Amino acid sequence: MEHVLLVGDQNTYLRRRGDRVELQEGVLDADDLEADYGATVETHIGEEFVVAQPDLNDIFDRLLEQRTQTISHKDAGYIVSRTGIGADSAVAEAGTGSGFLTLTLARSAREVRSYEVRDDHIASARRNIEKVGAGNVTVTQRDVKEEGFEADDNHLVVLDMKHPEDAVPEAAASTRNGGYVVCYCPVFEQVRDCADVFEDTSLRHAETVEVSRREWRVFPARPEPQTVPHTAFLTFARKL
Ligand SMILES: C[S@@+](CC[C@H](N)C(=O)[O-])C[C@H]1O[C@@H](n2cnc3c(N)ncnc32)[C@H](O)[C@@H]1O
Repeated sequence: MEHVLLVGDQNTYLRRRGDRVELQEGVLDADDLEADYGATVETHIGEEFVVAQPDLNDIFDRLLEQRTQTISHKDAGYIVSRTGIGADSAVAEAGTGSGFLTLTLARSAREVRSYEVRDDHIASARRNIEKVGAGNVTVTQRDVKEEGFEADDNHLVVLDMKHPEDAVPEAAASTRNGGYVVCYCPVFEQVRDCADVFEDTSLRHAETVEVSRREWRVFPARPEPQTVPHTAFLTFARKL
């Protein structure tokens, strides 16, 4: 299902190609929604929109279901860059949640094996994955604390779930030598709990970071006051 971004002066919309759409600024015909990227189209009352190609973030923000807390761009981006995963990497994660991290990882890795305990979250994440058309993702229902991860060749295993420390031994067993386990910990006590468990496994603590992001207004130059101060601590451990 292909979508286009309609960028106007006031509003931006994500709509399916070939549909007739009624916007706040008037009606666009199905032909308008077939226009090439970069074209300008006009609603029946003369409001102009540029037809643009949507990226993954446009789809995240405007099309996907968010049933759970989802990982922020700053944290997902750091996980990808810090662990150096690439087109030859297999990665695993628990839990799937809404599939936001899943889809970010799917853009960077060869294969994403995602595990989730709740069937309503699985159904929602699968709808999201289908909408994006990510063909390199599998979502499996499983409590990873009990059943672990299936493979032992992952370059990266991410734990974004309640009590990640309980799944650290299973994550360690599923990671290949030189690979990473990352625990997403909203509170610092969880970092300590995870680091305690690293000691009993083949994982070595690499770093714990809090990624901060401050947005700035350009005219006049000043930081935006509503910048989110804290999401989580990211604890990286390496299998050595
Ligand atoms: C905060 S959400 C993950 C959000 C996800 N990273 C995203 O960006 O959309 C946490 C998920 O972990 C799942 N979960 C909790 N314990 C689990 C377990 N033992 N095994 C698998 N999934 C689990 C929950 O059901 C929930 O969907």
